[in-house]
Order: sequence, then C-alpha cells, then structure tokens
Amino acid sequence: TAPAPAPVPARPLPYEAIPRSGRNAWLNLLRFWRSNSFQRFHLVMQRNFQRYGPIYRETVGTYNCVNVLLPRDAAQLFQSEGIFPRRMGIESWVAHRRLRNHKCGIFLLNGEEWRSDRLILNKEVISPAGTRKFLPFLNAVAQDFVTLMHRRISKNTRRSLTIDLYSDLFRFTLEASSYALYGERLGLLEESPNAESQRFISAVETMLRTTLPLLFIPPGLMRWVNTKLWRDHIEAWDTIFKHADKCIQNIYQEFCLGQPRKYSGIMAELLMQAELPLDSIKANITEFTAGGVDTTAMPLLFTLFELARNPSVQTAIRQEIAEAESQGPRELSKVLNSMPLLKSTLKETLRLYPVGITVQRYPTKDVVLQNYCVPAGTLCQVGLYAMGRSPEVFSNPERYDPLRWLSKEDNGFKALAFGFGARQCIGRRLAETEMMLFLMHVLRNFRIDTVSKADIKTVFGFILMPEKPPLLTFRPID
Ligand code: HEC
Ligand SMILES: C[C@@H](NS(C)(=O)=O)c1cncc(N2C(=O)c3ccc(Cl)cc3C2(C)C)c1
Repeated sequence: TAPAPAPVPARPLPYEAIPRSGRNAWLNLLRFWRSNSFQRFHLVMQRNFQRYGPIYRETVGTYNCVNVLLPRDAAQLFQSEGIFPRRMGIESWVAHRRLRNHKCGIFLLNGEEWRSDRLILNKEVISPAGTRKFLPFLNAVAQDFVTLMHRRISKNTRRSLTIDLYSDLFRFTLEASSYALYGERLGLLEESPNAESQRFISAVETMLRTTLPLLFIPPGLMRWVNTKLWRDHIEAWDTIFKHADKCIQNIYQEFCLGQPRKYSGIMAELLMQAELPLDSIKANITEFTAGGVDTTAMPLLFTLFELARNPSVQTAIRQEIAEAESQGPRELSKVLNSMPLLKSTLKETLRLYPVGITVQRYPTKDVVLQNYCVPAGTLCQVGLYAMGRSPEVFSNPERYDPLRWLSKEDNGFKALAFGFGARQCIGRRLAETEMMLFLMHVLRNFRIDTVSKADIKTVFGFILMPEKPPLLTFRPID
C-alpha cells in the first residue's frame, strides 16, 4: 500500500481567530483597576492560559498583546526579533526623564541608540572579562553579610537568629551592586547604615510600586487621573537620581584627579574608556544602581525559603560547596563554575519566582505562533510565571527540584528568567554572581530553617515579590 501522504501543515489560522480574554478593552481596564488585578497579573495570565490554551489575546485599555507560554513559541519570537529587539516602553519613566531633561538608559532606548550604548556597556557589565574584574568586590560584600549575621547571633543567648531578612537583603544587594559599579562601600552592612542610602532603597520600592498602575494608563492621562500617584512617582525618581548623582560625582572627582591604577568598578572603566559620553554613562549607571536592588534581593529570599523547606537540597548544596573549597584556593570564577547544583538552584528559584514575569517582543516580520498568523509589529509576550508552572513544560512543576536542570533533557528556551538574545538582561552576570557568592558564604556558615513551610503568596509590583516575607532561622555551623 502507498505510504501515507506527508501531513500537509495546516494553513495558519487568521490573527482574528486567536482566543481572546474578555471582550471590551475598557471594561477590562475598569475591572482590572477596581479589583486591583495588576498585583495578580501573573496569576490572571496563568488562569487565562488554563482557560484559553497556549495562546490568547488580551486587550486592557490601549494595551493589546498576544500571550504565549511554550518554549517553541518563545523561540519563534527570538527568531523574529531583528537586530533592534523591542519591549513595551514605560511611558511614566520616559516622561520623568523628559521632565528633568535626563538621557535614557538602555532599558528605555530603542533602535540604533539602544544598540550603540548596549554594545559598549556589554564589555564592562556582562562579558566574562568584565565579570571577573568585579567578582572579588561582590565576594567581599557577601563575606561581610556573613560577619553581620554572626555578630547579631553572638548577641543572642540562643545560638540562632529568626529574622525577616527583607530589609537586610536590600542592603546587601545595594551594597554589592554599588561596590561593583562605583568601587566604593556604602557601609550598609555596618551596625548603623546611613540614612541617605536607606532613603534610596525605599525610593526604589516606591518607584516600582507606583509604576504598576501607571503602566496601563495612556501617558497624557496619567497626570490628571491620580495626581498623588504621579507626584509620588516623580518624587521617588528624583530621590533615585539624586543618590546616583552623588555616587557618580564622587568617582568623577577622583577620576579627574588622576586615573586609578587598579580596577575600581564598572563606572571608572567606562569613564576611562571614554567611548560613552558622561550623560549616557550617568543614565545607564543610574538604571543599574536602581535595577540592581530589588531584582536580586527577591530571588535570594525565595531561594533561602525553598532551601529551608527542602533540607535535603540544602544539604546537597552544602556538600557541593565543601567539595569546591576542598580543591584548594583557585580563582573565584573557577570555584563558581565548579558548583553546577548551586547554579541550578538559582534557575529553579527563577522558574517558580521569575522576577520579570514576562519577556516581551514586537516581531519585525509576520510570525506563526500555535498555527495562528501574528502580523509584524504586534506586541507579544511569553508568560514566564505560567511557563514555569506549566505541567506541559516542566514535570511535577510544583516540586522545587534543582536537579531537573542537570538532566540531559532538552531545556532549550525553558530558562528565560533573564530574557533572550542581544536584548537579554545586561545585569545577568552581576546578579548571578552576586547571588551565587551570597549563597555560597551563607550556606557554608549557617543552616537555614523556616517557621512556616506553607507556599509563599506572590504579588506583582513591577517585580515579582512575596505578599508577606517569610521568617527564616539562621543556625551557625561550627
Ligand atoms: C545591574 C543591573 C541589573 C540587574 C542586577 C538585573 N537586571 Fe535585568 N535588566 C537590566 C537592564 C538594564 C535591562 C534592559 C536591557 C536592555 O534593554 O538592553 C534588563 C532587562 C531584563 C529583562 C528583559 C530581557 C529581554 O530579553 O527583554 C529581564 C527578563 C530581566 N532583566 C531579568 C532580571 C532578573 C531575573 C534579574 C535578577 C535575578 C535581573 N534582571 C537583574 C539590568 C539589571
Ligand atoms: C523586574 C524586571 N522587569 S522586566 C525588565 O523584566 O520587565 C527587571 C529586570 N531587570 C532590571 C529591572 N530594572 C529595574 O528594576 C529598574 C529600576 C529602576 C531603573 Cl532606572 C531601571 C530598572 C531596570 C529596568 C534595570 C527590572
């Protein structure tokens, strides 16, 4: 009998046929606004995927977007992103820059402007050579964090400390990223951290929190709809820029007095290279300063919690750290590269708790997603939170199991927490290194326990965060 004819690929269905969530865009916005669904945006997306399948269209106000969650559709978006990949802009941020006559950093730039800044910044911020230079700075801060915890515990009659680590983690990530960026210690891990830096940390939190409701309002409207929200947003931005400007001034003075002989951070390298004008360096360094706090603190909190409620994983990592140390003193980057389980633990945390809950792109050519034709220029986004918890993508998705990343299974386009391609997170290496060094030193010195083993509820406040920070117990390991 003749072989069965090859299956003819079904002609892609038209764009209009893509399942849609909710009919009326403005009704959706109202519903969202009233029920404050912005904070549960990641859960709304997850429910929509369960209801409509692996692709659906969403219109909330002026925002129209095609949502996908399968790795192969993420790969399709990567294939069609072009050489100037683009995400949805953040009007309220751009509006502040215009109001204060500041340049934008690469997060807000697009096209040729984005690409020329990005290629210059890559060399100091994300390249292996750049990472090796700032790695020792991050290590020093991670060690100081352990010293701080020992000091606190020694004050206790009990040989343990049960604490809400939230604010300490922000101090750690700001101290570490500022040291890598400016080559200068803020002293946040001392007994009495200085008030100005505390103000900066809370300004970043206020800015992120007020960004959320402003995301969905057309730019012109936002000033009138809710003046308090807008005023708080601008005030927080001004505090952020004032702090970054002070740090930049300090290093700029020193730089003018004579070029530092040894490496003294990313900012100094950019000044010496003189490939970027000073106002572009300032705009980007400000983004990195503010973008390096909450984004890295949250995954550390989630990791410590998961290791506390998965003690066997915690023990296995401690074993891996001991083995890495037993191979004698080596360059730190080599030590980190010999801890695959620790690196997979970060991937596992970011699978269940992705800091950025989506990756967005505007395809530059028509693309077929789930056999639907999506025209070029349509905003598309990969639902990272939903992907990370989808049984179609990960077996036993609710299980915290870092070993899943070490199996020979094809994990292509499944670890997207830092995005993909030329426009992926430029802070990726800084964040990964900072988190690995922190966990290496903390796990080598303390056993982590948690009071409650119940799942942490998450809220979306421009970044994914815990609704209530978990209480963690630190017990020194003699
Ligand atoms: C030091 C700064 C810094 C840190 C730390 C940082 N980011 Fe980013 N991230 C950026 C910047 C800047 C961009 C925009 C890059 C661009 O548009 O070229 C970005 C973009 C992203 C994107 C979008 C990528 C894409 O393909 O569109 C994701 C996702 C992301 N970051 C995730 C993370 C996660 C997860 C962490 C921490 C665990 C993190 N970031 C920490 C600076 C940082
Ligand atoms: C959470 C995630 N959102 S995303 C990029 O995936 O949509 C994200 C990932 N990496 C970095 C950030 N940043 C911040 O937090 C932030 C604050 C203030 C400024 Cl001036 C600049 C930033 C950036 C965009 C760097 C945010």
